[in-house]
Amino acid sequence: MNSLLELDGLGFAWPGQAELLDIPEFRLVRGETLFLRGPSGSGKTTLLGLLGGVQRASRGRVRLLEEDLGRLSSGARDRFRANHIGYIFQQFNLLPFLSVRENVELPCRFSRLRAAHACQRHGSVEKAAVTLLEHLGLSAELQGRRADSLSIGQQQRIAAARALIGQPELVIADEPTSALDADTREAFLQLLFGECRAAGASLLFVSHDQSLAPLFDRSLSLVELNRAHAEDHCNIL
Ligand SMILES: Nc1ncnc2c1ncn2[C@@H]1O[C@H](COP(=O)(O)OP(=O)(O)OP(=O)(O)O)[C@@H](O)[C@H]1O
Repeated sequence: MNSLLELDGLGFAWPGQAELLDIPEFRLVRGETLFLRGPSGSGKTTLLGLLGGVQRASRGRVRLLEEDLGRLSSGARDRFRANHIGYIFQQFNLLPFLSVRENVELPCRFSRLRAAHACQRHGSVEKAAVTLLEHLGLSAELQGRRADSLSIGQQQRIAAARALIGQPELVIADEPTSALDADTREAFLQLLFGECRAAGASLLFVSHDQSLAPLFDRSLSLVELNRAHAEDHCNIL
């Protein structure tokens, strides 16, 4: 099996707190869409931070694209993350004073590799942003507007385009649909799946909304994956 991401014997505790995560093994295959569910406070966002090397594991190993993140310096981890992971955050984290298109181009300012991929495929970073935004249903008129002048659903699609530009191998989405109604959520996911497929990216999508799970290749429960505090989590299940 062609793994993109591998966790082995991962342990993590926030300073002064009991161990939050104890994950013996986890694999994400290249091109796969995975739904990871878990109740509030179960450690989903913390896990995503570990996968991208924002936090360091207390023990065990996180390997992305066969690189052991724990062995990289913090600067090298930041570069590696910028090159290989696209993020869609719950609150989208768009820069309000930039235009829609400038927001989408941002990752290519932090990653030469992603800028090079965008240029190879589309001729320029700007054309890559325009193409992605068009695929996600954002017209040329909207692309020039300030990001904060758009609706929540539109901002979510901008955040998706920003995560996808320059073809990162992994797209991580942290509850990006919680503000949307059910129909809009599903339409957004279908767009996201299509763009991930076109770019060959794997998608790790985290949410507590279990109704979305059947849309993904695979669905996992963090509570089942995680051996830490198993007795506490059993009460929630
Ligand atoms: N920066 C931090 N410093 C200390 N403790 C933290 C920090 N971030 C999270 N925690 C703790 O880790 C636990 C898990 O939090 P986390 O945000 O990972 O859960 P979650 O499953 O993403 O929750 P939600 O669905 O509500 O976003 C919580 O008890 C929280 O208080």
